[in-house]
Amino acid sequence: MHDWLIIGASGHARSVAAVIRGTGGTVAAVSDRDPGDPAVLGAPDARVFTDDAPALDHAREHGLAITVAIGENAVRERVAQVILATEPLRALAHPLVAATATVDALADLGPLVQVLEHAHVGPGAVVGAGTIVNTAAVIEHDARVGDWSHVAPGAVLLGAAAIGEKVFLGSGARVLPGRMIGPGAVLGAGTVAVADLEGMATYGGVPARPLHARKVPLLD
Ligand SMILES: CC(=O)SCCNC(=O)CCNC(=O)[C@H](O)C(C)(C)COP(=O)(O)OP(=O)(O)OC[C@H]1O[C@@H](n2cnc3c(N)ncnc32)[C@H](O)[C@@H]1OP(=O)(O)O
Repeated sequence: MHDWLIIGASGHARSVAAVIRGTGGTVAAVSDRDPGDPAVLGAPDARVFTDDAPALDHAREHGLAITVAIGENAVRERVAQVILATEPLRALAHPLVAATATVDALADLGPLVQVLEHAHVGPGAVVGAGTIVNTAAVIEHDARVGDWSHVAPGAVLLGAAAIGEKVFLGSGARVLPGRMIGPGAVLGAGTVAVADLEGMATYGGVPARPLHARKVPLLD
């Protein structure tokens, strides 16, 4: 249980704030260029910042745990690198684990990881820095998730599957056991990866095939 600074105040921040409240913690501060009313985060008394630098100073002064609630992988990484590069801040970059999530004692979560409600991370799984394991997502035993990825609600990495850094696994997507997905890949909602897939491309369907998607995945 901690008092937290949330960086970002969009829809994902609402889920993150709910996770914090569910653990008995408090949202003590929020930082966003357009923060809105912190009451929508269930935290009407939170200190509000419109610039991350003073917000991070505030976190350091008050010993607040820090989490970055930005869904877009590349943007989340950019913001978070400042935290991880500064030793006193890095110490505050705790993983955030929902009260209803299960994270096995033999799993390894990097700094700034978020594991949302009803998600599961199994034994031997490794989840890299800043990754979002969203609501009811499953990272099975011995699976590996690269830094700054996003495993969307209900997506599943089966046993010993692996995804590279900044991968987006859309809602309900599945990666079959032992399969590997390259960095920067986007798997659309409901996609099933039955074979290894190269990075920096968008896939959809069952089995997964490249899509002619408008959005080009961004690695940085
Ligand atoms: C808490 C939260 O809400 S977290 C948010 C979680 N969000 C998600 O899971 C959303 C995942 N996003 C998707 O599935 C998107 O459709 C993407 C990223 C795969 C593609 O998005 P866009 O680049 O906008 O592609 P667009 O909608 O133009 O579709 C391109 C083509 O791919 C097809 N397509 C789009 N999504 C999928 C999909 N999931 N599976 C199969 N085909 C798809 C479209 O039908 C279209 O086909 P066409 O060229 O034959 O007409």
